[in-house]
Amino acid sequence: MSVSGAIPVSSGDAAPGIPVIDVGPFIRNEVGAAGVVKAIEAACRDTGFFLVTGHGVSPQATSRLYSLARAFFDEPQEWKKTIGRGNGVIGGVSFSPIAEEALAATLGLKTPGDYKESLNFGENLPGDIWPNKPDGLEQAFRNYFKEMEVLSKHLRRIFCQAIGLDQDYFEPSFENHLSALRVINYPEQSEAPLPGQLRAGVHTDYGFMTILRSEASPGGLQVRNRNGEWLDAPSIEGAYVINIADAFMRWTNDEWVSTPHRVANPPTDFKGTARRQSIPFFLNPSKDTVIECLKPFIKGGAKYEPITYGEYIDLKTKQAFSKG
Ligand SMILES: O=C(O)CCC(=O)C(=O)O
Ligand SMILES: [Fe+2]
Repeated sequence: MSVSGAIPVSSGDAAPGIPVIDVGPFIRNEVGAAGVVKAIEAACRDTGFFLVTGHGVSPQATSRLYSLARAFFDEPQEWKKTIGRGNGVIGGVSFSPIAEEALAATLGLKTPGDYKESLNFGENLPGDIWPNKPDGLEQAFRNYFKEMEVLSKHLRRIFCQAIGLDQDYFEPSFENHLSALRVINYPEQSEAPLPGQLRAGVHTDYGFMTILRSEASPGGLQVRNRNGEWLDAPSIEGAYVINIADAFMRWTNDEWVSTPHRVANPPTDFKGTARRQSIPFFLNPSKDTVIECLKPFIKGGAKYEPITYGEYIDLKTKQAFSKG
């Protein structure tokens, strides 16, 4: 609910620069919609991170995915590892075991693998056949994916209004979008992590934007601001954390920022449960989408050549693996 005309923002206690924004007035086309657009534009130019409430995402779809994924992670490792990287089933699933991925490698840093495991799905991405347990897992992924498509469309429209583009400017780019939905389990750390090992190493996200359902726990998401300080991202029940990713930063001629972030380990002296589960939805355009400086950002000249999203991802992957 917003007070008419007021900018629906509260800065939150934990992190100046990561505002909490009620997008309800924009979605319902009410008084206050312009304030939502202004607040989001300011956050995207500042840290590239903000939280949204009033988003309309079904709490049932979220909690169902959360609990079925948790039941999957509770199964034995040997069985989980049989759910492979994929045999090319479009819309299949893939499991990534603990320490398989080191996100900091994408910034050219050498670290041990991240202390996490994950389950991954995309409607247009290849995976493996779905396991037969827990019952309803595939449907829960598909339902939540749909919820994310709806919210991301509202957010794209907010971006268009902020930038001065037609409200459906980006829609053709999302017809066969390569978005990925991931549930991550950060287990208890009963043994100390290796030197340099984090729950998730420092990185930026590659695509357009990320919508994250996070869980408050010791050892959570941290965001590096322009001064190089690490801010704890606030975790608010029912709110989603949104961040701008690299391809969109390039689209805006670097005016909107894709900011480095990481997931910290729980403090070593922490007693009690520090297990954490998060659900990022990585919104990516289709492979053939051309990323070319948007007109309103050209002013003094475009910094980058046009490139398709497919080529851009190949380039990023090469850069990440040639530095390390
Ligand atoms: O789990 C989180 O809070 C964030 C994870 C993340 O940044 C990522 O997987 O790209
Ligand atoms: Fe990330």
